Amino acid sequence: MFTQPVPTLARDGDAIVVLDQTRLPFRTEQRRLATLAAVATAIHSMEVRGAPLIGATAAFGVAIALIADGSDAQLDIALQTLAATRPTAVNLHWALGRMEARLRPLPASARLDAAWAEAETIRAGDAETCAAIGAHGVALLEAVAARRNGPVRVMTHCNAGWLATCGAGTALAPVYAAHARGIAVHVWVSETRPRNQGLLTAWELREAGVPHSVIADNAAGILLARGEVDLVITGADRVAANGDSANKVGTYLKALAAREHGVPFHIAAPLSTIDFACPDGAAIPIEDRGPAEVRSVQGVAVDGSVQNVALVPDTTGAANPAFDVTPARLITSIITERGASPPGRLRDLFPEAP
Ligand SMILES: CSC[C@@H](O)[C@@H](O)C(=O)COP(=O)(O)O
Repeated sequence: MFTQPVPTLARDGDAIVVLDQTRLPFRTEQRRLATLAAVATAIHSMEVRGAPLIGATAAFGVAIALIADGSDAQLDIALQTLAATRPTAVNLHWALGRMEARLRPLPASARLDAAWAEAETIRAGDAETCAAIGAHGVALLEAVAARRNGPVRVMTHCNAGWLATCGAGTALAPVYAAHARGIAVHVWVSETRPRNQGLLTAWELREAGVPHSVIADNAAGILLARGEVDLVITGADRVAANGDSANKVGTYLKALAAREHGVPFHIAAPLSTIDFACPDGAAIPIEDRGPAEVRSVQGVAVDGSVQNVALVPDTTGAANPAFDVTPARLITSIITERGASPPGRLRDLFPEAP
């Protein structure tokens, strides 16, 4: 099983310790979160980010909230507060739904212990899920390695690596599995403006010794056109019943260019990201994070401090849809913990899912 170099989420007594991802890749700083408000703020501000990690962290947030008391009113406050933090990643609602189903039938006095236990089950389960996605997805890279000399050239977008989960990641799990098997891999990492989560991916890959190149988001098309990409793998934040998949904004453009140039485009996502109640991509809520993130960029100044630098005056108009939807017709397969499936056949893999 993949061991995270720094745990993204761990219990620490009556609190949790998380990696502050707003400081990465410049600083590796952990934060201790001991109140419901602190957990909710960490998710909303993206100190904790990535769909599976958001879900597991929210589950622990419910437990922390119940330290005060295990009443119905307190449980309702916890569920409502956490559900309001981010709209697109359905893992958040999946995890909160699991917590409510486990806790609501219990007497108030029994809820706290059960909440810690259920949150830990969700955290550990996510690590196992990532491992299974890696084990299934690595076959795609092995197939490429068998037919060409040189490294398998994977393109990804945003960060769907270990930082986004409690395990090896989703889109990067097959990459790590291939690397562990001695398959040469090179990853094209798009920077993913405005929040630059691609730089988190580059940081992860560098730490793991996986060769990679950061590219400007706009460079993906020329690399696909030149035949320099064997396959694209991204994560997802919500997959609709028909296979339409919401992921970080910019994913859709890669899928379009991949289709134009005959390059397979795969989504790696666990059941906790699949929303069978959502018929298609048009029903997926898309987070709008406001203009400030587009008007600035974060980096390290010459004095070594991490700083936000304005790119335009704060009166310049800007728009910031944080996700887009890739239609199922552009997706070659969705790699899940139960194997890879054409996007329209997901139900066959999870017949029991609600
Ligand atoms: C494994 S999470 C899905 C990712 O591919 C990606 O969209 C993502 O990291 C989520 O975005 P974020 O806004 O950083 O929480």
